[in-house]
Amino acid sequence: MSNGLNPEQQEAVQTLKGPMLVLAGAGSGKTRVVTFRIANLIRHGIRPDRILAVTFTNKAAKEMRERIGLMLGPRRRLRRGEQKPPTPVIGTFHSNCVQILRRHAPKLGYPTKFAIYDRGDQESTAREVLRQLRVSAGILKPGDFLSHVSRWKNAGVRPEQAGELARSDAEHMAASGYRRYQQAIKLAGAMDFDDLLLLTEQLFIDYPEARQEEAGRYDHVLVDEYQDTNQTQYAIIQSLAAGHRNLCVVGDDDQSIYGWRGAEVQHILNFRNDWQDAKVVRLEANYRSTTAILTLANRLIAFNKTRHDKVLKPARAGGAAPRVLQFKNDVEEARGVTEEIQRILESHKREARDFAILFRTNEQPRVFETELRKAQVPYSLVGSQSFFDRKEVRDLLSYMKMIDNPKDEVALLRIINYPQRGIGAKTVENLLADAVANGHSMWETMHNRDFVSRFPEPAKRGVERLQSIVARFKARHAEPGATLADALRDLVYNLDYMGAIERSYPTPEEVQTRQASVEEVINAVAEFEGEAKEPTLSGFLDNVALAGKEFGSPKEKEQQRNAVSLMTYHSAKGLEFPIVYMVGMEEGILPHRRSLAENYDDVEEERRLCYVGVTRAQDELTLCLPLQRMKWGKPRDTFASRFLYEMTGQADNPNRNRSIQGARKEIVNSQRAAARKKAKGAKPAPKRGD
Ligand SMILES: Nc1ncnc2c1ncn2[C@@H]1O[C@H](COP(=O)(O)OP(=O)(O)OP(=O)(O)O)[C@@H](O)[C@H]1O
Ligand SMILES: [Mg+2]
Repeated sequence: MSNGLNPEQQEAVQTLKGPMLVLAGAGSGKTRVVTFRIANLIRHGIRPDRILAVTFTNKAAKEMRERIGLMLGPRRRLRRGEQKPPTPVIGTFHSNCVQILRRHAPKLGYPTKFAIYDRGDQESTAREVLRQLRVSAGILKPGDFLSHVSRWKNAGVRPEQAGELARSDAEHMAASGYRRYQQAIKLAGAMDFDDLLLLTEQLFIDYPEARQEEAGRYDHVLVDEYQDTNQTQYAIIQSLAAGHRNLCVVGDDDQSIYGWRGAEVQHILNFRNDWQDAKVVRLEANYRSTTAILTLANRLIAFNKTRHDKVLKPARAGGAAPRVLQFKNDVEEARGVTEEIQRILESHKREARDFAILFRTNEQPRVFETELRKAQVPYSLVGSQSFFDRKEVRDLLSYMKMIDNPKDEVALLRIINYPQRGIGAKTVENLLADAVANGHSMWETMHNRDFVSRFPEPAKRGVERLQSIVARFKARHAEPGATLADALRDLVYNLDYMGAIERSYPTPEEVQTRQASVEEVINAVAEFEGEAKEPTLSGFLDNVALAGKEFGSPKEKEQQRNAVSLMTYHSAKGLEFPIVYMVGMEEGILPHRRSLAENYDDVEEERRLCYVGVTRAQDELTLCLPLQRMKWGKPRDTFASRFLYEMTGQADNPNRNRSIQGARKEIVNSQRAAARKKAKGAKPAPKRGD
């Protein structure tokens, strides 16, 4: 073994041409192969910017970029006027599609500066569409409506076809809403996340010359987490790689966890059919986890019937036996885990960043947040939208969005009268009605002097005021030497936004926190400008939209650098942590109740999720089971997850189905027995409620 690669990895890294598949289990170094291979290609003279790598998250992309940077040696400081040296293009499917669509959007009837709608924007649009159709939230919630739409989009179902496929009343309603929704966002010059992929696919089908142009940018394409590509992503990759055929994909069929979103594990299993001369590399050694942890992982995944048989062989011997801890209820679970982390932190043997608490549903982290905050343990809730949920952040982004793309009605409506400028609800209604009647955007309508002159005086002044604020932002931004952050700072000043905050909130503390958020937005812009190749307003907004849940202010990012990670199994994919807690190991949570209601395949996907969780752990793994959980304000008994029995080798336990209470004791007893046998003198774990 040289330079930290085993012979199979070496082979994959040193293959410089042709199609290749690396199919291997968790922690076997697949991502490492992708990273090393990119560095190796560059060392062999391939121009960095002719290499495209697709990762599953922005975080993974960032890590890969940093790793490659380190491997290729320190960057020289640029001389004045010197261009940044080319770097490989590393990003998610979505960020790649944005780049492509920015170059070709007009072909598809969208403005070059199309907006990207995040979840909040989508929900506003959905609410409006459902309101127009007079569908109450009792019949179809905006969130459920969007799920239907997303499912149709991912299955390639167009609005006109959706009606035929609809079965229930709610689906019929969603189908008619789908068409309006699509019209509304297109009119707003916006795309949602699904559109980014679908429109790229469509572009490639309808415009072969655009496809050629885009494919011609690269000589090498590499894809990580290939098992989770859906039909559209698959088609995009085929288009980009068909010419040069230098396509390297890596993945693990046992970690396919996006079936619910249309991912098809068949793409990885059939890779050889599409690329017949593909080299296939298998990696078997797991470098991440201890033997004890891998034993659990191997036992668990063997219960899945539809899979390719493979076993992870530990490269790291021994390790502490994973524990199963039971707690009286979910609050005690959060408290127990927090106390244990706090104790370990106080011993200075580990740092906060060494810990991850993994969960299945978005309701679970709330109690953990409360406990961690109380204990003053730094944590970061990965995937939470906390930064965006703040009103101030959304407001300022809306200003930037409507300046960038004046058609973006969701953004315009949000700030049209905030801070207050005399544009009341009636005026907004008139503007909207006229815009719809004349097929104009609202912003265009606001520039129709005849129309606006009929408004009452305060409204007229308000409209003019907003126009001049936008004009001043643009002028300021266009000044030589002025940064985007400068323009934004001026905007905040011209809006008297800080004053508006003072007038809106009663306590000084609240005013202060909210004003601090404003500063954080400006800081985020400044940080972006320092890092980006092309620090434009559109670029910043793309970055925000794509980073989505991962986006934070510089201050938050700093805090998160050394914090306990709280995250779902879905967002933990590809990551690793020395100490992992999997919490809420109960039926209905993992496996999730939705998967139990439907069919068998879904339980297999839940098992893969559990497998992803187990294989994140490097040194220590703890599985937690609260014996009760609050539901609708009442404590309810839980049932231990079937996966607990499977992992601990008790799947055939006769008590398991007869008495859940007995089964629980089994787990506790077997764990106690193991603890007694080991009796290593380590402090006993907090055990409550047994
Ligand atoms: N040959 C090797 N020698 C030493 N350590 C290695 C080797 N290969 C990989 N590792 C380490 O093992 C860990 C897992 O590697 P990596 O994340 O690339 O695995 P993976 O197959 O991508 O996992 P996952 O399926 O979870 O995405 C990392 O810490 C990596 O640095
Ligand atoms: Mg990986």
